[in-house]
This record gives sequence, structure tokens and C-alpha cells, in this order.
Amino acid sequence: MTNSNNVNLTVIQEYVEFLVHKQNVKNIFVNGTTGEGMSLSVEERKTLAEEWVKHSRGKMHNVIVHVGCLSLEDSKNLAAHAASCGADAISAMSPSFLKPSSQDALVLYLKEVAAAAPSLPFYYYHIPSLTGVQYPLNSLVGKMQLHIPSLRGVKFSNANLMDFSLCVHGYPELEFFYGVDEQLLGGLVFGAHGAVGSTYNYLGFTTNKMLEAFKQGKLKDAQKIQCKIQEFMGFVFALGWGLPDFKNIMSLVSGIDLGPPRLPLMATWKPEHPENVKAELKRLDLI
Ligand SMILES: CC(=O)N[C@H](C=O)[C@@H](O)[C@H](O)[C@H](O)CO
Ligand SMILES: CC(=O)C(=O)O
Repeated sequence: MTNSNNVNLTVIQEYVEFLVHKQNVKNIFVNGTTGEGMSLSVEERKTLAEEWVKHSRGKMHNVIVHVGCLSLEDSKNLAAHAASCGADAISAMSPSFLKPSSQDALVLYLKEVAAAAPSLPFYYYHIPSLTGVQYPLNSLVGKMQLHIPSLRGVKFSNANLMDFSLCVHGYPELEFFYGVDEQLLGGLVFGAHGAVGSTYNYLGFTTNKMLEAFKQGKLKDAQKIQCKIQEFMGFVFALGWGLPDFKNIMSLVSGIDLGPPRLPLMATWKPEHPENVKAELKRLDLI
């Protein structure tokens, strides 16, 4: 965002460079939670999708565009647009104000969204803490699979590792990306195929080291790294911080001014916080 609260397209190119070269992050999930997708207009979301696709070309592997909205028509419109602008995949969460009447109703809804971009892989975005839609994923996935031919997997942002494990092992042909960054290692143990989360914007490099350690069977090393990340998140949570303040951390670490969040979110940083955050990141050897 700019300081006058418009989407700031001018920093995207620099941000792609930062993610690829400094964080070793080569896939991006656009217009999701961290990007405040639900607080943007449909037009703004389309422009962002286009810009991320343009600037990521040849640099990133995948641009996944989140197209979930409260309105089915808006979601279909965004899905078709994502396909036309060259995105690699789409994702949608459940509507969260008038919530689905049943699992079947949710599947019918998602089926229409996915069908608006039938050539693109579709990932369901499971984030019950924000949508309030709590269906156990392992039963929902079975239903989605019957009705959504382009279903390729799920971004699973929930701490319930039993549900996660039942999905990974129940549907081996699908991909499950874990979305609770502070316990990603738990997700990996249960077979996560990847991770999507807010902290990879500034802890991507460190998290990639954990992924590598896990891959090599060095569990103790992986635990050490995860624990450092947890210590940092514990510091952040103790301050009562959430998304608006995470954005400040992203700006601080990247050196790119990502701006304030859009209302109704507001950051709570005080003048001493940038130095405190930097000191904590340094103490934990995270920057
Ligand atoms: C609720 C929420 O925002 N979840 C994010 C991903 O989906 C995570 O990346 C968290 O921001 C992160 O794990 C910190 O709690
Ligand atoms: C955090 C995350 O994965 C998102 O921004 O949707």
C-alpha cells in the first residue's frame, strides 16, 4: 500500500527480486490473507494478479492467485481473469459472512469457481480461524474430488495435524501445503508437500534451511531451526501482534516499504519497535 492507501504496484519488481535472491522463495500466493486480498476491490485484485505474473516470469516457478470472495460472481470473474493473465493456479477459500449451508453447498460453490478457469489447477484454501468454516478437511476433500476435476490440493492453515495427516495419506494424488508456519515441522512429519505462509516473506531463507535439514534426515537440526522461529513468533505474539504488524516486519527485513495495512486493520508499532524486532531477529540469528 502507498501511504494514501492505494495498492503500490511500483515495489513488486523489487519484492520479487528480494524473495527470489534473499529468501530463496520461488512461489507466490497472491491476494491471500497477508496480501489483504479480501480488503481489495476486484479491480485491484486483477491488477495485482497481472503485475505479479508479469514480474515473476522467468524468476519464480508458480504464481497462485487467490480468487475467493464473498460473492460467487466475483470469484468466477477473478478465476477467469487469473487464467487469462497467465497465472499458474488458482485458490479459493469459503465465503465467510453468509457461510455455506453444508459441505455439499460449499463443494457446489467451489466447483463453479474452479470451472471458471478449468485449465488451471485449483487449491482449496482451508483457513477456519478466519472464515469460521470448520468442516474437517478429510471429509470435504473426498467430496471436492468427486465434483472438481481441476482440484490439485489444499492450502491447509490450521493446527489440527490429525486432520492434515488424514488428508495427506487419504488422497496421495493431491498436494497439501501447510500454513501454520510456527509448526511447519509437524506438518512435514505428516507428509506436507510444501508450505504457504506470511512469515516466509522474511523467514523464507531460514525455513528453507529447515526444509533441507528435514529432507536430509537431520531431525535435530530441523527442530533447532523450527524452535528459533517459534521463539521469534512467541516474541511477536506476546506483543499482541498480527497481520498489520507482520507487514512492518516484512518492510523492516526487506528494506522495501510495503506500507500500512488497509482499514479496518491498523498496525500498533511504537517508535522503539523496529529496533526491538531487529535485535530479537539478530539474537536468534534469523537475519
Ligand atoms: C491465520 C494466518 O494468517 N495464517 C497464515 C497462513 O495462512 C500463517 O502464515 C500465519 O500468519 C503464521 O503462521 C503466523 O501465525
Ligand atoms: C499467509 C498466507 O498464506 C496468505 O497470505 O494467504
